[in-house]
Amino acid sequence: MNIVIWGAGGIGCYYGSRLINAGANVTFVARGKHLQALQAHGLTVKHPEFTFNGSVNAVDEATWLTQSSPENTDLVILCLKSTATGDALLRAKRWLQASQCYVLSLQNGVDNENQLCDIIESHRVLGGLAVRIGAHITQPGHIEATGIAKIIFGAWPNHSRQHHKSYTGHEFCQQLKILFTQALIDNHLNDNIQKEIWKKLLINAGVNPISALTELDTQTLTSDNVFSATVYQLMQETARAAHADGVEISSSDIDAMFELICGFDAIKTSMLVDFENRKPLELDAISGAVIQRCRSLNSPAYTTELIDQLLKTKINKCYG
Ligand SMILES: NC(=O)C1=CN([C@@H]2O[C@H](COP(=O)(O)OP(=O)(O)OC[C@H]3O[C@@H](n4cnc5c(N)ncnc54)[C@H](OP(=O)(O)O)[C@@H]3O)[C@@H](O)[C@H]2O)C=CC1
Ligand SMILES: CC(C)(CO)C(=O)C(=O)O
Repeated sequence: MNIVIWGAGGIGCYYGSRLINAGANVTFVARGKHLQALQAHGLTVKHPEFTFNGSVNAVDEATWLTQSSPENTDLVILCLKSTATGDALLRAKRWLQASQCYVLSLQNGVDNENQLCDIIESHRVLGGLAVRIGAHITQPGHIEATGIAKIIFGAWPNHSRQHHKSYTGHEFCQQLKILFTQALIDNHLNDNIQKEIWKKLLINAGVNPISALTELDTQTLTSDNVFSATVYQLMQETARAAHADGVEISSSDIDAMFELICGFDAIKTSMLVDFENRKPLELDAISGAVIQRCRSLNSPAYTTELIDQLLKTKINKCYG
């Protein structure tokens, strides 16, 4: 299978290297010093149960979009930060429309797949999640990853044919499941991926902004009475927001996700890592998605709005 990893950072390089080991032909789209290192010295990935060290095919985005043939690509895996999705899709629109490839997002946030559906046929859009993984670039060309590193994925609901499954997407997902399994990627093909993505947002909206604000890891947050009650409230607001997308999250779903995050190891969230690295935070994709939808339902998400505002104030103070 010919696969493009679009945004070869922590997530993209970890899963991309696993796919190379299973025989896939992988192209990494990267930039800056990391791209230079990939081209000059190859990719090194370290995970407690997996190591990769070898040369890889790495290009910049302009080279990918101008010099590769859209017809020869089977799958693009979108691993950019959600903050980058909108502009990136505009740059790649012509290439994506000339291709018949499937596009799988492994990003956090609930709007990436909808943005993809604005550009390509929805049956080519696959929803996905990188779960129980922490993966980061430690130096150009080097990735460190931890966790079970599971992928949950599935065909995106095809709203234009509401009562039919998008069969081509489903068939491709079956092939992908075989490849993920060969690549020793723990995976789950899910029939209701939109709900799974919302359930992950419960966790991300529950802990990411408050961890970036307090600079505390997930375990410290959830073992503090006040912070954990706030996390639970943020999750309840996220479940309310899901209703605006026609996704129903029950109180037992909320409790299950809350228990899950309470049982996590002490994880430094990706938003805290981005804050420390002075990178753009996925705040609009995470808290913003909740705030907007709750406002549209005339039921404001006051706690999410407060944490979002406090964090934006902190960023302005720290970085101007
Ligand atoms: N990291 C993790 O452990 C987890 C991450 N996720 C989610 O997965 C997604 C990816 O996260 P992560 O891997 O951490 O992100 P990274 O920032 O590590 O990776 C994205 C990479 O894409 C590069 N990039 C951005 N724009 C372009 C471009 N135009 N052309 C080429 N390369 C580009 C970035 O370069 P540059 O650095 O120069 O911007 C960066 O190297 C996010 O939505 C995140 O929330 C989910 C679960 C866990
Ligand atoms: C690891 C986890 C679940 C913590 O919120 C995450 O997705 C992130 O850091 O973005």
